[in-house]
Amino acid sequence: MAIPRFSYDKISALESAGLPELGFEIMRPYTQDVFSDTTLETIVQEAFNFEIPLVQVEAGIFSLELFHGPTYAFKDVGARFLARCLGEFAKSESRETTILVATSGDTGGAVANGFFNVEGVRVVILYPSGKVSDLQEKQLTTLGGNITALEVEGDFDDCQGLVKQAFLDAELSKKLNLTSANSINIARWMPQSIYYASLALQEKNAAEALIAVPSGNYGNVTAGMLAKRMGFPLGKFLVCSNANDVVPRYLESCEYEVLPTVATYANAMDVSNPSNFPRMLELYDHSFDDLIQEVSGFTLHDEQILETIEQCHKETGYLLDPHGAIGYAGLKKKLKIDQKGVFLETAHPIKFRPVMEKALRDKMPMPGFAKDLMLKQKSSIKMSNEYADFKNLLKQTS
Ligand SMILES: Cc1ncc(COP(=O)(O)O)c(C=O)c1O
Ligand SMILES: N[C@@H](CCOP(=O)(O)O)C(=O)O
Repeated sequence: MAIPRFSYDKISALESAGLPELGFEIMRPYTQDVFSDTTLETIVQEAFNFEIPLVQVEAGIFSLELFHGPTYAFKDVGARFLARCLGEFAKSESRETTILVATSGDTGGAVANGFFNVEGVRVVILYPSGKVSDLQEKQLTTLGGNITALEVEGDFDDCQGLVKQAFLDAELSKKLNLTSANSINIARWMPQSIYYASLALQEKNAAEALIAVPSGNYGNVTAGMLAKRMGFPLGKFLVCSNANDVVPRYLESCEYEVLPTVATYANAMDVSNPSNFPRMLELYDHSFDDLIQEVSGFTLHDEQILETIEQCHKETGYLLDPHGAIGYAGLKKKLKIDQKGVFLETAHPIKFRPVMEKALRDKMPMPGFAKDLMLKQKSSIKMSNEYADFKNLLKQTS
């Protein structure tokens, strides 16, 4: 289907819409063949029941705070929408659905939370052992019930590779009713365009602003590109990466060279071959020239992540998480005089407490929710990064 385009009048009429109403209008063109308006209304009311405020950090720089959902990261938006869609489908399915999801930190927690106890759905989360934060790990591994966590000897790209291979495996697909909760599933990815629409409505000059998006698997920024294609007035995108900077390098050179994944302080962005790179090219009709008119790149390494967190906190009082810090630093470097900038603050800093304490050279108090979570018992199954092991485990546990 073609991307629906909202008129200026339609967008103006949404000016005072809350997140659920905005979600309804944006998702309706894509879902109207499968859900009645009443069903979609219930889904968006339940899914988008938290705020996404735009907060001023300093003169000309704003933070779109995406961490006010139940798992304290932006992944709640898509995961909660998808969970309710699949919950609807499961009502008329005779077979159990198995969701496979690879995570570098935040998708897994959001999906576990969104799908916990959803009837007819089993979730299998693959995460790289030792490469997610303690709090992220607890979010993935402590629910039990219909959620299973596989702790993989490898990196996120290994996890994502295993999941993709399973989808191509005819025997497994026949045996298990497989689906994905990563951004390759458009019902997980598309709702992420809602907060970009919300940004366009909250900030009058969003069309001229530079929008800095901390990026790893590139679902986030491509959802922004989708919102822009739907007609929402949004400025140019700055894709902000840690040392795993395959896309910023591509934007400089037109060469896509995948290098081994490097572990960084912004661990959720430790992705060396992002799933959404082809989607990004497709959204610009595979024209490199068109792409670089609208999108530029920025890379920040670990030491500068720490410096940015410390400096921003000292100068403005605002606490950046290690991912948001890369977006903020990108704006500081790339904003033109008098240009506004918005960075996406993609997770709550407490999810990365050891990094924050290193940066701030001080203890960070733990909010109650984090204390409670850290007391819970982890339960995971250790696994190699070999496909045969993964397949066996899936068959055994189904
Ligand atoms: C906190 C945080 N920031 C940024 C990203 C990168 O987002 P994306 O993978 O959509 O590019 C992630 C990964 O989901 C994340 O968890
Ligand atoms: N950074 C992500 C990686 C998976 O991205 P997705 O958008 O494809 O789910 C994470 O936190 O797991």
